[in-house]
Amino acid sequence: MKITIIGSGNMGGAIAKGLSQGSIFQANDITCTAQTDETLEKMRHINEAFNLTHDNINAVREADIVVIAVKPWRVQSIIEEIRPALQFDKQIIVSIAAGVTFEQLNGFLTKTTTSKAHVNPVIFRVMPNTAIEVKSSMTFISAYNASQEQIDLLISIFNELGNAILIEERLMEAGTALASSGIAFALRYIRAAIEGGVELGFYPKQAQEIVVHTVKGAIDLLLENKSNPEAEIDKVTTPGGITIKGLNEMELSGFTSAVIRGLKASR
Ligand SMILES: NC(=O)C1=CN([C@@H]2O[C@H](COP(=O)(O)OP(=O)(O)OC[C@H]3O[C@@H](n4cnc5c(N)ncnc54)[C@H](O)[C@@H]3O)[C@@H](O)[C@H]2O)C=CC1
Ligand SMILES: O=C(O)[C@@H]1CCC=N1
Repeated sequence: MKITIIGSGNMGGAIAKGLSQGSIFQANDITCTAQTDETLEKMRHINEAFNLTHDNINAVREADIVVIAVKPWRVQSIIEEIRPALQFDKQIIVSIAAGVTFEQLNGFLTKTTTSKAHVNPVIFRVMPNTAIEVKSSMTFISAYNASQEQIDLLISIFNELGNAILIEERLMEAGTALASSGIAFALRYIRAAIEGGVELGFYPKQAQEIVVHTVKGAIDLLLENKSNPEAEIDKVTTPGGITIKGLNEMELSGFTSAVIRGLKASR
């Protein structure tokens, strides 16, 4: 099976890297395109066996799966460029562009009345986060006009790059806020805690190590115990103790509502 990734930036490059280390594709099954020589060179350093090109049209000809990984405002022009070479009866089109809907994608793909007009394209929206670089992405997948076999294939591909779940398109914006933007929110908590740790007397490097391992411990507890965060918090908060004082002070400063407001603003 062959896959072509149009746009080898942060996400496209990370997807190619992760897939080349997985079990479904060999590096030479993966074609990556980019605008600049520097980006192609970066990809060559990741794996010499990648097929690398500036030519988007030729890159999609032999592909079973075409991943569009350019910025959202470039999606339409990329689709218009590659459309003459696409074969809707054989290929799966994947867009990772945030906020670009199936309706828009289908419109861009089927705009002209060519011989393919009678075949509906199989389209997936896939929403990873930057942890895809280390194969630890929370990834959402929505399907349009796809068979169960194609859905299973996409889930297995992105499960190799972390944790993938199928959702209805109506939840895609919420999922993007919660996980794709959400990784930035989690990192901002970590940064804030490091700054607090420095104020409490640790050197920044030490503070970072402490906070990262503390957050990892919290995640391990939730994953291993399959518990609710509040149940784990209850184990920490000694009545009249110091933890509840800290939590209540954070809430007085709007911690929970700041997180919820941020998530809602990110949709
Ligand atoms: N960065 C993130 O955390 C996430 C991004 N996304 C989506 O992923 C998409 C890509 O985002 P990033 O990787 O962050 O952007 P990026 O800017 O790092 O990557 C885009 C790449 O596309 C290349 N490109 C532009 N025009 C091209 C063309 N005509 N032909 C070939 N390559 C071309 C650019 O040179 C660049 O390398 C966006 O649509 C974004 O909404 C989705 C989830 C998370
Ligand atoms: O900020 C953004 O628009 C993109 C989509 C999700 C993460 N980054």
